[in-house]
Amino acid sequence: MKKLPARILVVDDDPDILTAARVVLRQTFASVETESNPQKLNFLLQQHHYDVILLDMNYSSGKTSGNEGLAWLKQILSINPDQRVVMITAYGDIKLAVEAMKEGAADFIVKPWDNEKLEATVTASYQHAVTKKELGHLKSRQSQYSRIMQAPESDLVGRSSLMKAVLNAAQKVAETDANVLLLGENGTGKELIAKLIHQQSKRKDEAFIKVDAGSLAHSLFESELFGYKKGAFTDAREDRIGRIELANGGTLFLDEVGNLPLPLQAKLLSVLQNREVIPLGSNKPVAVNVRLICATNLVIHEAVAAGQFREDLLYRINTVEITLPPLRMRTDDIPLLAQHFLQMYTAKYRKEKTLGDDTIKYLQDYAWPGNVRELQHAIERAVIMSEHTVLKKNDFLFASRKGAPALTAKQEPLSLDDMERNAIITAIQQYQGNMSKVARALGVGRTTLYRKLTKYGLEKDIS
Ligand SMILES: Nc1ncnc2c1ncn2[C@@H]1O[C@H](COP(=O)(O)OP(=O)(O)OP(=O)(O)O)[C@@H](O)[C@H]1O
Repeated sequence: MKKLPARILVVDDDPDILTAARVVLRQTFASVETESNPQKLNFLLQQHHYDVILLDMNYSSGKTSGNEGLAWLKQILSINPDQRVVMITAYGDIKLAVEAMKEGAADFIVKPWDNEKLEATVTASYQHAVTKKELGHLKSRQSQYSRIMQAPESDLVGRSSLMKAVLNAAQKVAETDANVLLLGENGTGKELIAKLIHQQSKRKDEAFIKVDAGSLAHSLFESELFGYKKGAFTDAREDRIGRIELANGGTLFLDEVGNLPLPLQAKLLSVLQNREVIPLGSNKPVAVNVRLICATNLVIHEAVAAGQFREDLLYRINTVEITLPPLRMRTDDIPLLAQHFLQMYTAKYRKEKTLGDDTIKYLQDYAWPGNVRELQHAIERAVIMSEHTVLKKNDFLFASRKGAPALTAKQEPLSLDDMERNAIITAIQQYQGNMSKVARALGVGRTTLYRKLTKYGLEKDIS
């Protein structure tokens, strides 16, 4: 078995304990050092970084008050407040162990120990230290990102009255801790608004953690969200912290919440009600304090009426609802957005390009079923592919797609085949031609989907 890359220090004045600990821990950890004299702790901590320190509570023989152990613990934590320290305590000293935990010890182990328990306790402490370090990196990346987001309002473009109303609502709700539900079609900017709310909230220096309920396999969802304990299932080789816990103190952004299967909706509801998570394979609840922002492209109230989404969960997550309008309803934002993306991609690809007035007008006339994301991709593609300096109508993919007119739903009266064809067209537009997503949404395999595309003469429309 590969050893964990951890450096462990064991401090105890009993040489037999040191030998026993060394033998057991060396099977799991790359480096195990022992020290019988706690007076040397100061020196050792200045020289090295230890992932976990095992510290005996009693030193001068005969004394069992544990005070020496507590004093050494305080000293260690004054040198490094993040140091993981596991106390070694004698049988019957549980009260003392609890006192040590209150002082900041990570855990304790009772002498005489069970070898497996010793290994598991130190491993858990080590994993916790690693996760905390990762979270630290994440937070620092996050705050760098926040700084970029704070920079000139460059990232979020929109001056239409509809977008102003959205920004106004986002700003107001950001100051509170209310749960927010963002509604709107794909690509309308829900994630961008979620980040903006986090960015402007008092949690801005904490983590913003995204979970995509739409793309995560259902079997993985629970372990990702709630975390797990080593051994909770076959692949759980070590403890892992879940995303809800990772977002502790910050914001959890749950995208495509409408796609959560009902059993997971019940679990999420219980997390929100109790403000705690129970990792898989554990029975110890962990208290969490997260601000929840959810998003969905479903008409969620219809999903509730159809019994696909729990009403009680909806009332927990939608303290404030903000609806992002589709791009076709705010065409006055299109020139700004188009220029914004043009600037972004001409800089990225080092090309000189401009947009003619008639081209902008042309972009405003298109319905943009994929909303801002589709506009962004269209501009990127035009910047890369166009041979002209001034981008023209025919530099835009949708304009040259022979399929555009064909991808129109038939109007009533409808035959069963018409309805099936319309359902396929709606899904293709909703998922912007991503055939895997289209097939999943329609509940058919890709082969069946392609057969139906041929049947309805739609295959030529898919690029
Ligand atoms: N107002 C805006 N200004 C600038 N860029 C925007 C704006 N709205 C959306 N975008 C860009 O469009 C793309 C899609 O936005 P975003 O991911 O926030 O949409 P979404 O509604 O969350 O989409 P989905 O429902 O598919 O997850 C992103 O690249 C985003 O940066």
